[in-house]
Amino acid sequence: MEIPKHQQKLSTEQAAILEEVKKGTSVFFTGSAGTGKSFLLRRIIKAMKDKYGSEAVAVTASTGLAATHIGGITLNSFAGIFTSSEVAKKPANDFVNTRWVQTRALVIDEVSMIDAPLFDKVSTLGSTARNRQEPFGGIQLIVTGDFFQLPPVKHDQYAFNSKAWRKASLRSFNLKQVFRQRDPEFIAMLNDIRVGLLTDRYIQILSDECAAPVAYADAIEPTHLYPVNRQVNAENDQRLLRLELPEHHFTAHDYGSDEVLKHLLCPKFLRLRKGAQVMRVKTKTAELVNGVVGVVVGFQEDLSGPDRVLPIVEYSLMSGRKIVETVEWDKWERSDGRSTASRTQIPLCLAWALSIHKSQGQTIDRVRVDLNKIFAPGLQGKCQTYVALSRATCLEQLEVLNFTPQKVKVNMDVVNWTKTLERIDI
Ligand SMILES: Nc1ncnc2c1ncn2[C@@H]1O[C@H](COP(=O)(O)OP(=O)(O)OP(=O)(O)O)[C@@H](O)[C@H]1O
Repeated sequence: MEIPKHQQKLSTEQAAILEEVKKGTSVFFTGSAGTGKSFLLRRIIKAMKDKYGSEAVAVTASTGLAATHIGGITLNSFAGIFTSSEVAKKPANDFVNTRWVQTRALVIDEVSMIDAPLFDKVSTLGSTARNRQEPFGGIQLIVTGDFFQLPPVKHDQYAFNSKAWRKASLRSFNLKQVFRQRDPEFIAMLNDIRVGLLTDRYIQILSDECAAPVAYADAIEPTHLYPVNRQVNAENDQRLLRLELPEHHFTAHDYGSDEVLKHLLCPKFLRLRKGAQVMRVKTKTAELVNGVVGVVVGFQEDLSGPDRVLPIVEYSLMSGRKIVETVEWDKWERSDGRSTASRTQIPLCLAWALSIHKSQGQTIDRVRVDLNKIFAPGLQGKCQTYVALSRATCLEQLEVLNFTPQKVKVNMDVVNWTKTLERIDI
């Protein structure tokens, strides 16, 4: 039986970082995919809230999706930056200002996607609001992410190149122990691909051994990871239509601005049929976590609900255990500092396919990665191969399509900066 996540122990290196944070040190901790950055971050957030009180701990991430994984908001929203062109030097309104003053610890997750101008801008706003010269107005910073994963959306101006980063003197830690994968050969291959190293053996694994479809005994197919959203939507729509069974529609009850809600993985309109492959998009219990994949096995009458039925889903956990759940309506609340918005919806999305972008941060049990369009215009192609491959837990559960050695690329800015990074390896 799988140990529930909240009962799993921190490793020695994770525990050492937690202790440092508890002392009040500003830290940056990194590590390759699956080293437990998010796992540790959740424990740090809890410890910080116990220490300072919930109101004094600002939990933020670079993107709305990353923020939903840790129950936070985007860094922009926290800082009160509402348009990309905004050059404000002081907080937008009293609410944002008060929040800056109340905050004692600021958590920033998935920092690789934050660009240097934004990092500087937020720091300046913090200094102004708190009337202190130090970066971010002297707040304790807890920053995490992996710069070898997705870069800033707009351009390659990484946060580590910002003035605020240099001045903040973050104590840097590098997590080494990988938890997501167990096979030492797979771990070594991922660690090398992360920094752009490709051997003949890796090429053989990715182009030959992983070219075969993943074998499985139950009804849960590998989730297909694509670089382009259009590919994802097309596959999910086609697969749903192929199920020649009645369709049920679930329309979200939204309150507030669409802009605030657009990052939720949970769709505004959800179409389901019996047999649909779905992903739970909100954690409910230690086992029914955000990201667990299952199949709709039926619908239960619910005369009191707006759609008069509720989906019944059978999930297959990594331990091999199956859980059947009648999925009930759930609610998300989001605030961008100016307004609050909420969505009430069935916490599921179709999951035959997912974008590589949305898969960042997830562990996916069975994966089929299609690298065909990773360099499509507008995509941050260089690190997509690493992000996609590192979602898998083992080579046996990974199928790779369209691999060529040219698909492994790395940003030299990150390689060079990493060499200069003074960090404590525990
Ligand atoms: N100390 C631990 N004990 C047991 N399992 C752990 C531990 N730390 C992390 N894990 C597990 O390892 C997996 C990967 O962890 P997590 O998602 O936190 O890694 P990550 O570094 O944030 O990865 P990514 O960079 O891909 O987002 C998760 O299933 C998590 O529960």
